[in-house]
Amino acid sequence: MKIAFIGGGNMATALIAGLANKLTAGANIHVVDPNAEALARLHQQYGVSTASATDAAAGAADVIVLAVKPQNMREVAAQLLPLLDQAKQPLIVSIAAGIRSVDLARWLGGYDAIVRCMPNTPALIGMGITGMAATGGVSEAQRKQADDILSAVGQTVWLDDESKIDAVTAVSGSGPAYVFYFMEAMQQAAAEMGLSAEQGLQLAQATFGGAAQLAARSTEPVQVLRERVTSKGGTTYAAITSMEASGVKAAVVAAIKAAQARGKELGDELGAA
Ligand SMILES: NC(=O)C1=CN([C@@H]2O[C@H](COP(=O)(O)OP(=O)(O)OC[C@H]3O[C@@H](n4cnc5c(N)ncnc54)[C@H](O)[C@@H]3O)[C@@H](O)[C@H]2O)C=CC1
Ligand SMILES: O=C(O)[C@@H]1CCC=N1
Repeated sequence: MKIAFIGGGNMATALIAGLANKLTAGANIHVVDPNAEALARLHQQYGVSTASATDAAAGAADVIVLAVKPQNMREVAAQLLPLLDQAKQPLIVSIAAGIRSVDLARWLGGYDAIVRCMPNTPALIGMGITGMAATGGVSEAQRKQADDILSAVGQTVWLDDESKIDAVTAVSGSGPAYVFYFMEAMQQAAAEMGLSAEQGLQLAQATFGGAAQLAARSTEPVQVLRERVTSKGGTTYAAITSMEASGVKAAVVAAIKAAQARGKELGDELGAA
């Protein structure tokens, strides 16, 4: 399978790292990006071919992954349209937050073999999770191609309704940032209580990793796992009571809904163009 990436930034790098030499040889991956440094790094690390602007090799790939910022998607579609191999009907995979397939299809002259995805950065180490939705023009074989690509870097979740991608974006697309934010807070508290930065980081990392694995391997709800740590009148009880008094859970729910709203807003703003 030949895969082209338009955009070779953070997320494309995470996907290429997971894919190259596993699902397909690095030589079967073509990356387009105006940033020469990013291209040189990707070529050196994974043996991918590169181009500074969208070219015929990109347009004739089996799968074309659009991995530019949402604000650049329209311009990228315009650059791609004359180079798209219409006889071959490549599958377009978009990972841009907010951008709806219907708008992308319009920018691509009515082309509708599009899978809209929302991966996350743990794809870099094969531990990503991606929400996916297909348009009507996607064949079963192409659905499988998209699933194979994203499954190479973690789990996939197919959605029956594309609009749910904004919720996936808010929960797991942006989610790694929430985890890192919480780890920063744990590290800050550790430092303020006299532990070294390294110790704080080690404690936070091992706690997140251990708790996440415990939850993944348990059949019990996470609430029960939390209650099992929380002895009445004990230390965890003091911490959770403090968090509840500060409205931490409500604030997290509101924050995730703000991310979802921003995804919708991006779709409205950029799709209107
Ligand atoms: N970073 C993340 O955690 C996630 C990002 N996304 C989505 O992935 C997309 C890319 O995000 P990042 O990789 O974080 O951004 P980034 O800024 O690291 O990468 C974007 C790349 O696109 C390149 N580019 C700009 N215009 C171009 C053009 N006309 N042709 C080819 N390349 C062009 C830039 O030089 C840059 O290297 C966004 O749409 C974002 O919503 C999706 C899931 C997670
Ligand atoms: O923050 C963003 O807009 C992108 C989408 C999900 C993660 N990063």
